[in-house]
Parts: sequence; C-alpha cells; structure tokens
Amino acid sequence: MSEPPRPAAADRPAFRLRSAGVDYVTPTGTATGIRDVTIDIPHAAMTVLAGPSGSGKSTLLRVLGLVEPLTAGSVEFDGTDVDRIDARMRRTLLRRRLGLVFQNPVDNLLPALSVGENLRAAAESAGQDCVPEEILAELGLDGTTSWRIGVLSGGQQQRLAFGCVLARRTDIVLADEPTSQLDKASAESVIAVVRDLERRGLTVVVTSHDPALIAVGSPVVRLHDGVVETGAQTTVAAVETVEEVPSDDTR
Ligand SMILES: Nc1ncnc2c1ncn2[C@@H]1O[C@H](COP(=O)(O)OP(=O)(O)OP(=O)(O)O)[C@@H](O)[C@H]1O
Repeated sequence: MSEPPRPAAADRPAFRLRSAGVDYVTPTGTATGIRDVTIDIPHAAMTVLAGPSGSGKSTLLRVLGLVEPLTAGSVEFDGTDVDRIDARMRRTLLRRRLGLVFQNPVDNLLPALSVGENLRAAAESAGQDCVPEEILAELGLDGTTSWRIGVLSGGQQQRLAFGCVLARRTDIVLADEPTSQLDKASAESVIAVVRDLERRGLTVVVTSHDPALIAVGSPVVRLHDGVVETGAQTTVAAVETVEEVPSDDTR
C-alpha cells in the first residue's frame, strides 16, 4: 500500500492553538467547552486528549476536525489560520487530510455494505482506490472481505473503521474515545492498530479515559473543566510563549 500524503513541513505542528476557547450558548446560560487552550499538536505522533467526562476532550477534537468554530483565540492547521479556510477548502481538507473515527463502532461503517465494500467506498470518497485484502491483512481481519458488518465484533468493527481511514489515505486521524465501547481484549487490538498508524508516520489524535490508551500516547494533553492542566502530565505540548508565525496556504 502506498503511503498517505505527507504534510508540507513536518517541523511545524499539525495544529497550533492559542488561547482557544469554545463557549456554548444554552437555554440556561453559557457552557464552557474549552477555555484558554494553548497547545501545539505535533505531526507524526499519537496525541491523547485525556480527562474526565465533561472536561472538553470532544470539543477540542471537533475543533481539530474543523467542525467546531472557536469563540475565542485561534487555531492553525498546518500553518494556516482555520478562520481563513473557506468552505470549499474545508471540504477538501476533510476529504483528503482528515480521517474521523467515532466512539460507536457502527457509526463509522455502512451496515448495508460488506467489509470490502466499506473499504472501497471509503477510498472512493477520498478519490483513492484500495485493495481491501491488503488493508484487512494489516488489521488482522484476513478473510473477512465478503462479510457483513453486523457479524463483526465491536473491536473488529472499530479496527475496520481505522482501516477505512487507511483506505482514504488521509495523513491525520482524529478518533473520539475509540476503545470506550469495547472489552479489554478488543480495546487492546484497537490500540495496536492505532499505534501502527502512528508508526507509519500518521498524525493521530485520540480522546480517551482508557488508561491503556493514555499510556501509549505522547504527548498526553490532560484537560479539566475545559482547561489544559499543566505540570504533572507526560510530555504535554502546552506552550508558554506565543510567537508570531506567518501563515501560508494549506494544501
Ligand atoms: N453542543 C453543546 N451544547 C452545550 N454544551 C455542550 C455542547 N457540547 C459540549 N458541551 C459542554 O461542554 C463541556 C465539555 O463537553 P465535552 O463533550 O467536550 O467533554 P468530554 O470531555 O468530551 O466529555 P465526555 O467524555 O463525557 O464525552 C461539558 O460541560 C458539556 O456539557
């Protein structure tokens, strides 16, 4: 399988957030999603966004997925201020650069299609082609090409969801609590697949409160009440100073 596209400059972060905030307006007032988040998220690494329920992990992941606008601060994607990315470019980036994996395995797949057809459909959606058997072998799902989605276990479905990202050949993978619905053994098999994506040089960002997944993340960004905790966490990419960097075009 050929490698996914590489970012133009691996020496700059995939995402650069400065004093980033998201507030939600609710009938009972304003709720904070994230607040004053200043971090760099590196390319070719597995960043884990960790924290208790309601700490802002999913909000932050949606910001990185270009689907949640900031209400304060700024976010750059590959050196370009996301505010300057128009709707057309956003769609292109979502199709070609960003692969999303949701918490619930079935939300990631088309149940009416077979395993192989899911991979082909994913590839086509990004203008790619793929050999399903090659991807399935890499996922430990050999021999399942013609299987229906419903006969796969939750862990197999979630591995296939990451396989769809491989089929699309995006270079960035954003996954929201990918092991939270799985038993321990299935979660381990999914973690192995996620680590393999990182070894291939993909940029992986996952939210999780699964200690097994957090243990293999670097950096780990710990959130609490929407704020990045500084100090105790492993190799947190929180940044102390904000330097001005000229933006250029995102591919
Ligand atoms: N669409 C929304 N409207 C209003 N408030 C929201 C919305 N989405 C998130 N929030 C609030 O923002 C805060 C952060 O939520 P978020 O879902 O990002 O946290 P989380 O760490 O991902 O939680 P969980 O692990 O339970 O998914 C919470 O207080 C939540 O209630």
